[in-house]
Parts: sequence; structure tokens; C-alpha cells
Amino acid sequence: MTVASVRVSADDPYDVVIGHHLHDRIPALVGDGVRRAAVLHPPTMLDAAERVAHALTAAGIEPVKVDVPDGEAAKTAQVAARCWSVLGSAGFTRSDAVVGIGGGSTTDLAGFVAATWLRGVRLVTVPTTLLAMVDAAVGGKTGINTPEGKNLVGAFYEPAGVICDLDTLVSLPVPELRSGLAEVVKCGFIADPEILTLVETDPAAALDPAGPVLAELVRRAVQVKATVVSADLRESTSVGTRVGREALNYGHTLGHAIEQHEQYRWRHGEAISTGMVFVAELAHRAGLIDHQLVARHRDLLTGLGLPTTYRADAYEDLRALMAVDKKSRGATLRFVVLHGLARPAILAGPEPELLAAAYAAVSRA
Ligand SMILES: NC(=O)c1ccc[n+]([C@@H]2O[C@H](COP(=O)([O-])OP(=O)(O)OC[C@H]3O[C@@H](n4cnc5c(N)ncnc54)[C@H](O)[C@@H]3O)[C@@H](O)[C@H]2O)c1
Ligand SMILES: O=C(O)C(=O)C[C@@H](O)[C@H](O)[C@H](O)COP(=O)(O)O
Ligand SMILES: [Zn+2]
Repeated sequence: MTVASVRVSADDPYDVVIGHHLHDRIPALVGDGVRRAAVLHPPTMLDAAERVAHALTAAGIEPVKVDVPDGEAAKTAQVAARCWSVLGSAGFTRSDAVVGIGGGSTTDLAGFVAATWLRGVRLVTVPTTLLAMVDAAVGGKTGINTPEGKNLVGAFYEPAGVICDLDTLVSLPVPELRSGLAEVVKCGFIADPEILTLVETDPAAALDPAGPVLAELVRRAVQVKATVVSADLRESTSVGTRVGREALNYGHTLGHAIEQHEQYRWRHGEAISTGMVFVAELAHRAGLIDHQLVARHRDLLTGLGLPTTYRADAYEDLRALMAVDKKSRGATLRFVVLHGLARPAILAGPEPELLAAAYAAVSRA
């Protein structure tokens, strides 16, 4: 049953289908002319991958299951190379396809493998975490990490379609739901304040994987992402303070630095949560937003059980890690900030004192 279908209209339009019992639709999306499909999945999604493999077989498509490491450990050059070897040994051609079923780590890797094998084979993403449904599996950013930083190697490569089966969220641990909600809340601050109202009105309902509130939050967040990506797929339209796709990076400059500093022990959404409060503090100190909007960030995110502080002694390390952020231009750090609710903009090269003061406001001993 489809709850909503959201179109992404960038280079090659495709739909993000949100609903229940949707996995039967995967073979049709993989495509008629396709002979074989590699099904990349983490160990936690083995059963789901087997069901998908069964459905593909029934549709006359030969499945090749590829078990990839769980979590961030999947996003390495070594794992990508292992996937290329599997495709190479199986003789995958351009009439074959890649399906990524799992969280954002799996769909980022699967997308990168699909983008790079033979310079591009068909890709279908099947996100099974909240975070991947509302963000990672949608919009064509694919990639892996390097020792120097997060997502430093990758490609913009669009899927042929995205299947968000809400039923899979029922087995998702609560901390993973919270992490996904951080990206949902991000969409609220940058574009759709109704998201914030829904979460503030009933945070427990937002965390109920089987309830209607979460389904509505998924639809709204996917719509925000689709609108932004449709206007600026390759993140190339920011000029001066005006921001394009980079708006989706709200909270990510510090967030990615924290993830790397923690050697990926923090979940992505947890790091982004602290990162959002940090840029709200930065925008406030730059005279762009009032303190009530900063407090709204803190209250909403703590209300969801997400972190909003980080170690005071890590500041110098984090500054160095932020320098490799993709938004940097030369030595100039660029941050996505708000000029008001749902008014994202770029703040380039803030004074070191301003940065340090904003960090002090989110730091703890
Ligand atoms: N490409 C993009 O635009 C984009 C956007 C946002 C985030 N990301 C990336 O996504 C990654 C984070 O994704 P994530 O939060 O989904 O983490 P994840 O992929 O590591 O998944 C989190 C955990 O949930 C488990 N899991 C997945 N589905 C499950 C289910 N239905 N039931 C039980 N357990 C399940 C996984 O095995 C894993 O242990 C990060 O690498 C981040 O950089 C990419
Ligand atoms: O889709 C985008 O664009 C985003 O920035 C979404 C982010 O939530 C996501 O974490 C993305 O992977 C970050 O991209 P990066 O370019 O900063 O690596
Ligand atoms: Zn993110």
C-alpha cells in the first residue's frame, strides 16, 4: 500500500515510494531487460535481502547477494573493491543492476559501486532505516570515506527508484530512529517548519515506527529533499550567501568532524544534532537569528533524546577536521546557517572568535 510517492526531478526523474508491503515492487523497478542484480546488504538485513532475492528470481532476474560490513565500516575503498570483484567475477555487464538494501551506509556504498562499475549501472535503493529513507537513499549523493575524512570520495549518481517500506522501521532500534529524526528536524529548520510543530506536539508519536505521525514526517522530509535536489542535483548553485543543495548540509560541518573524531562511534544523526545547535549559536552570534530560535533547536533535539554538546578539549582537532569539509573553498570555511526559520544561507569565513564562542556554547568538560 502506497502512503505517498514523491518525485525527484533532476537529470532522470524517479519516484520515492513510501508505504507498506512494498518490497514486491523491487523487481519491476530493477527493470525488464535486467539479467542480474547484485543485492548489497548488511548482516542485519540478511532476511530482507533473501526475500528480495526470492522476488527477483521469481521475476526472472538472477540475484547475487553481497554481504557488506555493518554501519560505517561498509564505506571504505576496500569494501568497494570487494564489491567490484564480486561484480567482475560474476561478469556483470551494463544490462545488470545493483540494489542497496539497508541503512545509509549500505545505500551510500551501493550507489558508489553502481556509479563506478562500468561507469554506471542501474541502481535501486531500498532504505531500511529512517535516516536512509528521508535522506541517504534519496538524491544521488553516493560515496565512501577515506582516513582523511567523511564522504571524501564519491559521485552524484541517481537511483532509478527508491522504495521506503515503513514496515522495516519496526525492527529499528530506538537510537537509530532518533538519529534519523535529526535529519527530519534538519528539514524542518531549513524548509518545512510544520515538521518542527509535529515533533514538538508529540515527540513520542514521532518515535513510533508504526504510527501515522512518523509516516507524515517521512513524507515531508522526503519532499524537502526532493525539492532541493531537483533544483540543484550537483550542489553547484550556491552564490555568495545564497544556498542551493548545500542547505541539506545544515549542521554537517561540525557534525562530520565529530563523527570522524569519534571514529564513527557516534551515529550520523547524533553528530548532526550537535552540529545544528552549533550553527544556530554561530548564526545568533553573527546577528542572523534570535536566541529563541537557538533555544528551539536545543529543546527540540534534547526532547528527542539527541546530544547537543561535545567535548571542550576537542575544539582544535575539530577545526582541523572541518577544514576538509566539501563546502570549504581554500582556507575559507563555509557554514550553512539560518537567516531566520526556513531561510538557509551560507556564512563564509566567520571570525575565529565567533567560531570559538559558538563552540564554547555547545561544549562540555
Ligand atoms: N547520501 C546521502 O545523501 C546521505 C544522507 C544522510 C546520511 N548519509 C550517510 O548515511 C549513513 C548513516 O546511515 P544510517 O543512519 O542509516 O546508518 P547505518 O547504515 O549504519 O544503519 C544503522 C544501523 O541500523 C541497522 N539497520 C538497518 N536497517 C535496520 C532495520 N530495519 N532494523 C534493524 N536494524 C537495521 C544497520 O545494520 C546498522 O547497524 C552515514 O554514513 C551518512 O554519512 C548519506
Ligand atoms: O544530500 C545532501 O546534499 C546532503 O548534504 C545530505 C546530508 O544529510 C548527508 O549527510 C550527505 O551525505 C552529506 O554530504 P557531504 O557532501 O557533506 O558529504
Ligand atoms: Zn546527513
